[in-house]
Amino acid sequence: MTDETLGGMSDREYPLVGLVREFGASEIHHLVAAVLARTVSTFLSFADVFLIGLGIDALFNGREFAIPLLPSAWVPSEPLPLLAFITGLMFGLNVLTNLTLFVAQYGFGVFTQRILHQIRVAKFDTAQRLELGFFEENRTGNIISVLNDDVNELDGFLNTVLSAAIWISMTVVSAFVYMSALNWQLALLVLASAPVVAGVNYWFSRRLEPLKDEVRTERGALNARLETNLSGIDVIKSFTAEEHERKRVEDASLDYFDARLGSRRRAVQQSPANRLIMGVWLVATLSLGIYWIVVEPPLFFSGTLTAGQLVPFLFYMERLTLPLKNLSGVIDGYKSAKASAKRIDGLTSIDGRLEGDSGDELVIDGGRVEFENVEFGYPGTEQRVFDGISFAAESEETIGLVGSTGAGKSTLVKCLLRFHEVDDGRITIDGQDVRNVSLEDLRDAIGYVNQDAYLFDGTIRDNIAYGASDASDTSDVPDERIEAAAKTAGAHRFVTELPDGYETQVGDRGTSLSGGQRQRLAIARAIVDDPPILVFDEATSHVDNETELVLQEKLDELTEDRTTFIIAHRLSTVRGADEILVLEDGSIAERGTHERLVERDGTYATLWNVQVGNLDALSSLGEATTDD
Ligand SMILES: Nc1ncnc2c1ncn2[C@@H]1O[C@H](COP(=O)(O)OP(=O)(O)OP(=O)(O)O)[C@@H](O)[C@H]1O
Repeated sequence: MTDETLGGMSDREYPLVGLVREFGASEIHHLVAAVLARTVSTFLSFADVFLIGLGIDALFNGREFAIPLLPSAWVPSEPLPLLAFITGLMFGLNVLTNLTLFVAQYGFGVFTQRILHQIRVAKFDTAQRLELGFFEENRTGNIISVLNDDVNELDGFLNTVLSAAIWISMTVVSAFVYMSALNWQLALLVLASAPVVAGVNYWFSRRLEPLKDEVRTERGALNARLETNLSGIDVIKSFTAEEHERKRVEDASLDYFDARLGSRRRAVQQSPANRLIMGVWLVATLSLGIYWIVVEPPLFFSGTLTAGQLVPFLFYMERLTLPLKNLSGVIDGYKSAKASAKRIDGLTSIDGRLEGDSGDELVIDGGRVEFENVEFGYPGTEQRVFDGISFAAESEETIGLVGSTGAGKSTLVKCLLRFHEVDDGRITIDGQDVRNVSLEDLRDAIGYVNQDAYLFDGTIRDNIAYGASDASDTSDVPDERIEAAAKTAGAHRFVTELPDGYETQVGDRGTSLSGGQRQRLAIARAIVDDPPILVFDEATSHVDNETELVLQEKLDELTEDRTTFIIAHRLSTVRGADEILVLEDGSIAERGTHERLVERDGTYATLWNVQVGNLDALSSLGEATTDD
């Protein structure tokens, strides 16, 4: 899967309806109230012209002022009291119309914000439960775009477009009800325009949908480009690549611009087309109506038509053009929201990519880890990282993993953590296949420090306490526990030397700290939970030799009674390991203790000699690692 196809993967036929049904079920009473209020408000807003028409005929043509449900005894017969009565009626209607409008808009607002809040949180939760591979294949900016832009697009739809859609439908229905009450024959004539209007709008809507999908995809790609660039701003500056990056952002922005303009061009054609149709119908009705009043009923029409009927009738027709003008906006908004809903829904419709949370309890009995004939290749790649790798880390043993760049060291521990599922073979902890145990148990049992030593924005204390799986809130973790972990990780001293100590804010991703300081905090975070298995992936690569020596002593103590995997390029880090595995081309090329491997005089011995300064060894290493 590529960035561009992150969205649009929903397997639901109606993703927008699906989302609203899934998340709006508990809020449906707000929607029902809002729809009802909007319906009443729109219907009432049409009554004023009807009253004016009745008033004209009553005052000037001597016809009876009669309204359904209104007792005739209430209606004054004298002109001036009748005028005052009509004015009072219209004022009352106006108040009621605006009151119901307020209820409708407030109801839509509550419904929308509640449903969006639920979608945002639920989809973020879903996204973070997707397997790691998904994040490796999709740019973060694109995923953020789905969780932010696309959710906000729904905001616009639910808040305004949905309300406008109801207003449009009700305007059309109300206009026809009032028009039929005035003259049903003319109303039928107006109704005859419906298939033409529907046909034209269907044509536009079909052409708009793919354009909207494209807009959403391009917006995601643009966001991803912006996010990636700002994350790597130091690299951009160091390579003075600002001009190159400006061009790349410009290209992404141009793609978005083209997509947006293409969809806008189509959308803005729709409104004039609708108005043109209604304009023709209005002129035709006006001509026929005047002929009817002045001469006789034209064509197949019969009966009488008064000016007091024709004027409000034409007024309603004119009002019909207003929703038709807005129809294009509603269809435009609906298509945008549908494109967004597809992308939001697509996050959960990624077959087999959601990490399952079921599984047996993991029972630790010593923490023996065994890889049995493990085969693995990254999805979508030809290359096999492991072709049947087997070894065991006996309980409380320390295993060193070394090998050239790209040999598969990190992948091996990621398979143990089940960031990736193995293709064949199995990995067990104390005899239990990691695929059969609960993910939470598995990951709680393993203290993992990766190469990035990523820290969250917050205090040092919070970052260390983050590793305490038994605490629901970082503030619940006792200070002593945090300090003990920091001491073991060699972090306590530098932390206490900071003006705010453990309360120091580390900045976004820990930017206010050095690489070595970040690594020590990441180690403290991994061990605060006292896990039975430890995995250090280049966890001390940024610490200086002296600090590493100090750290090593503490870590030796720490790793003494737990199974530990240490990945390191600096071989002194794994020197004391019970067994060192040298990975090469997806298999274990050499294994043994440091002393035995040096004695063996193979790849490990060469690497070791190079690191202790024997540059002659470089030539044989070069033969082994230079690309053909
Ligand atoms: N997400 C991924 N998708 C596809 N291939 C990947 C992915 N991650 C790693 N690889 C490939 O898998 C192989 C093993 O990578 P891995 O990161 O495990 O190596 P490593 O031994 O840890 O390297 P290093 O010492 O540089 O960290 C490499 O060829 C790498 O290109």
